[in-house]
Amino acid sequence: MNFITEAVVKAVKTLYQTDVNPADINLQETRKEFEGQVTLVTFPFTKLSRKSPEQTGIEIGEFLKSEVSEISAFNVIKGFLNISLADSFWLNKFYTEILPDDFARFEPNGKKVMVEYSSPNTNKPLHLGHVRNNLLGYSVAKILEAAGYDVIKTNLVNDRGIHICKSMLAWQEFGDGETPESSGLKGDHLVGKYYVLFDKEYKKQIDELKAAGQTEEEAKKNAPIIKEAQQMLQKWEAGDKDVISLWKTMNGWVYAGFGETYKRLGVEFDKFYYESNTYLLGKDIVDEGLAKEVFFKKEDGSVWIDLTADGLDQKLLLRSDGTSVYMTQDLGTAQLKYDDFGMDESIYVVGNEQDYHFKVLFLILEKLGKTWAKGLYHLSYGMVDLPSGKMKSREGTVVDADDLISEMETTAKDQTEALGKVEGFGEAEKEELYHTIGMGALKYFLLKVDPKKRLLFDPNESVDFQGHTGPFIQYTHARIRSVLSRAGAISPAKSAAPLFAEERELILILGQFPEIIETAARGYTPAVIANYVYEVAKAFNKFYHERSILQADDEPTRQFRLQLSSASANVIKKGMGLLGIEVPERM
Ligand SMILES: NC(=[NH2+])NCCC[C@H](N)C(=O)O
Repeated sequence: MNFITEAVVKAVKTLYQTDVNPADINLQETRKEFEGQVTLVTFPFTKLSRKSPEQTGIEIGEFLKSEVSEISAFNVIKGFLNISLADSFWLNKFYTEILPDDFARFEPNGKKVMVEYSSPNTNKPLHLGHVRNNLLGYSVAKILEAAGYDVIKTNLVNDRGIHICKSMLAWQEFGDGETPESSGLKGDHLVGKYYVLFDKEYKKQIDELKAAGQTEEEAKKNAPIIKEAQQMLQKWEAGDKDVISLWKTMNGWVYAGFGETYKRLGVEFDKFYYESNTYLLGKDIVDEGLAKEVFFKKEDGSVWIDLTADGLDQKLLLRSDGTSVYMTQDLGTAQLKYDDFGMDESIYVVGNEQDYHFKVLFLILEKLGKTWAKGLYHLSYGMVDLPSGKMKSREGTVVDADDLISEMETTAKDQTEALGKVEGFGEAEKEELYHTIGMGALKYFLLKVDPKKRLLFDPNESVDFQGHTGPFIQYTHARIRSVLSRAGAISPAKSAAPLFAEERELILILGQFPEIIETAARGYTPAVIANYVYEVAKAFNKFYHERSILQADDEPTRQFRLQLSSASANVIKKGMGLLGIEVPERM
């Protein structure tokens, strides 16, 4: 609302002979209970006018009304000057900004950003925590792309280490040659099954050793099966052919399984990093840190950094036996990513149990003098739970991602059928619709809140067609499309019809979309988009219930309402797309 700011500057200059800085002029959206669309807070000007806020508001309002043709009326309530903009303003905004195809389309801003998300370990299937992670990461990537960034979506797969050796060993011992084909299990589930079997056997051996008099700690170290797993890891590191071959086979099963889950979730990646390629990288950084005297060596040869002056502690970077730790690998990977892409910003979507890790990681890189370290950001998120009793996973503890997706499809199906929707759909089309609704419900529910919040996910509530949910918004979109499909061609002619309040409100909200994208991109916050799209859906429904579209009084009005409906559908579709949510054409 630049022109209003300018006019206020002029008003203050004329009325009070004072220059004000445009940045100090506070314009807000008018509160729902008052008439008007834009509100000026007049208190700061009472010092200049030496009049009451009421009087000051009236003086400025009168000046604005006579000066600016787009301002049609004003009122002053408790020192707030509420300004009504003329229909010509709203219509002009609608036809020149909102209706054209390039609305809310940003030019490339020349900035590169990497979003790392998912980053699973290859010893078990994805779970509910990964679901939140994937949805957040994918949505943030889409939002940044929409805001003009060049985005690289990456996945850092932890494909090596003791965890996968555990699955491999258990498979060798108990597997009897079982494969995904022979078992009918998805590859990641098959490998996960052996991870669980390993753990079971390990526990058994620990108990036996404890019964024979060893302490818990001793037993954990001495259990034969864990020793075997460690030997296997050493063989892997030495490049043992058989171990590497089994490792490749089993990781291959896992990737096929993950691939299916990613597809059902609707997420994808531009670049995969594998820890088997990056786990040795950090050692260069260790040398660099020692040379720069940012790190120090202890007597036993281990390498550390002292962060006590920063309120943190001492952090190990290289063990005395020369092996590296998680932090060291992440230092090396951060450097590799930067060398590969030279991005301006790099976002790590990782759960809040790693808050400390990332604080330390970023601080170390800064201390090493990496100029790009200031562009690093940890997008941290909290746990998600399901109401107790809902969907116990087969492994007993965490909710499996594949099961959750299936559960969502079933819930969507049950609720849709109960409402008697989906008439005239073929079987395949129905299945697709249930998937779209189920995933829309899940994604919307997880993305509409602050990621830091711990969340209780309720499948039934998430599908509620009347609630603040994905399906409510999807349904609104389908409703608009159905109106439009019955309307025939929409003319491009511009209407000059007087507007109703609901129409003005809808144009106002639609017009905020570009700003909303920018805000969401700046804060890496899908919730901003989610809540905005809900406002659009509500404003459209209000308009739809108050005004007839297809039966409008005259043709220009009918055309205008169709145009407004079409623009609303486009914004909903694009906004939901930024959350990774599809919107059906009909439902
Ligand atoms: N660059 C990173 N540290 N990314 C996160 C890796 C997460 C790790 N694979 C885990 O499951 O805990």
